Amino acid sequence: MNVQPLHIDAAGPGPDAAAAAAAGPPVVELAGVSKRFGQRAALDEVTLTVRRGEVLGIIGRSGAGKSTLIRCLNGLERPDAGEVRIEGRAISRLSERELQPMRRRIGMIFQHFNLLANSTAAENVALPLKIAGIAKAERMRRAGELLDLVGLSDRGGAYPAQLSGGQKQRVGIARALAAEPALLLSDEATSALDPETTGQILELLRDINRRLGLTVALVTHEMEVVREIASRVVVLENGHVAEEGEVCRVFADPQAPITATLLRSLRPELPADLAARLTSTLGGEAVFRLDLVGEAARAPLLAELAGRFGAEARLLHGGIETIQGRPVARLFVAVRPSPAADLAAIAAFLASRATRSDLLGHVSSAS
Ligand SMILES: Nc1ncnc2c1ncn2[C@@H]1O[C@H](COP(=O)(O)OP(=O)(O)OP(=O)(O)O)[C@@H](O)[C@H]1O
Repeated sequence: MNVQPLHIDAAGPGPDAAAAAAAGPPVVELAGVSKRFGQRAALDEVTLTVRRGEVLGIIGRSGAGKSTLIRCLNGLERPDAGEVRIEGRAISRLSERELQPMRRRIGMIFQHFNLLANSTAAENVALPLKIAGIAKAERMRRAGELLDLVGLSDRGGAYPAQLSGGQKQRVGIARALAAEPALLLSDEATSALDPETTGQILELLRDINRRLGLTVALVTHEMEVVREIASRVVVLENGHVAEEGEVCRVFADPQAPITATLLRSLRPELPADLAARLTSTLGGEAVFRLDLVGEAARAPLLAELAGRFGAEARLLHGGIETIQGRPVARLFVAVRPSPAADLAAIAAFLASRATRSDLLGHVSSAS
């Protein structure tokens, strides 16, 4: 294996370069990949592409086929039909021996870190280099560089039991990067970590993605993880791709029912006491649920309702989140039309501004 020093820009190319890299050549291509276990189709004609520099999130219910998909990518599972290509090379029919060099192009991080307990952090990181036959002095030098990259330069001599969960995952990431992979696979890598440590690990992965242009495919049940670092998302349901697209688009405006269900945890709900008082009888205040994306999320909507329609409008509940740098507002708004105003006109105005606008009902007073 040809071991080059890590070349890292001091400032890094930044998000624009990352976006440009996302339009790079395919690192992974799946074409009509199917895999059955008995009667069960774990994967059903899955076709997708992951391009260089992209971070792809893979989500789905338990049993949807996420792990099978990951195992097909690293050659641990052979599809019954279809083709898997890594950097343009079809791997589905390679022998175990032919698969070895290809597997070195793929780094993997795990929920429970999978570190060797009796080896130091530096030895764990150096392990893939040892397997590749790199001399000890060189592999330990490189392990030091990698530990530096993940912010653990002073912990190389520590054993896993002496490290926190976040530090163990940093070692796992450094080890996965040791062979300079073309693709980093992450299988629930933050699921065993507390929210603060999860944030730090995601920041590290984002940083590595930007600085090294590394391509990442990550499986997670944590929708926040996808929102934080993925550029694209694939939603699996019963082994097939139910929806895929830019994270911003899919999270702001999910098309498949399964996507809306999975993302429900991110969506604010109308407070229960208010929901219980909603009726279909006109009068009082009309309660709207609105999803607003981009410019519309920042517009002075309530003031506009007052100015255009003479309506009294109040924010009941909700908030603004940032997805891939774009604001997405999910709001519940109460509108009391002035006597002259037409509620239908207000509803049409809101629909023209919102990605999604629902008139939920009416309350005599929403407060
Ligand atoms: N080796 C196997 N033998 C038999 N059935 C399997 C095997 N591996 C997976 N399956 C089945 O294939 C389907 C998809 O499983 P998979 O583990 O890929 O789903 P998943 O989305 O990763 O689920 P989870 O989120 O629970 O890990 C499930 O019905 C599972 O029971």
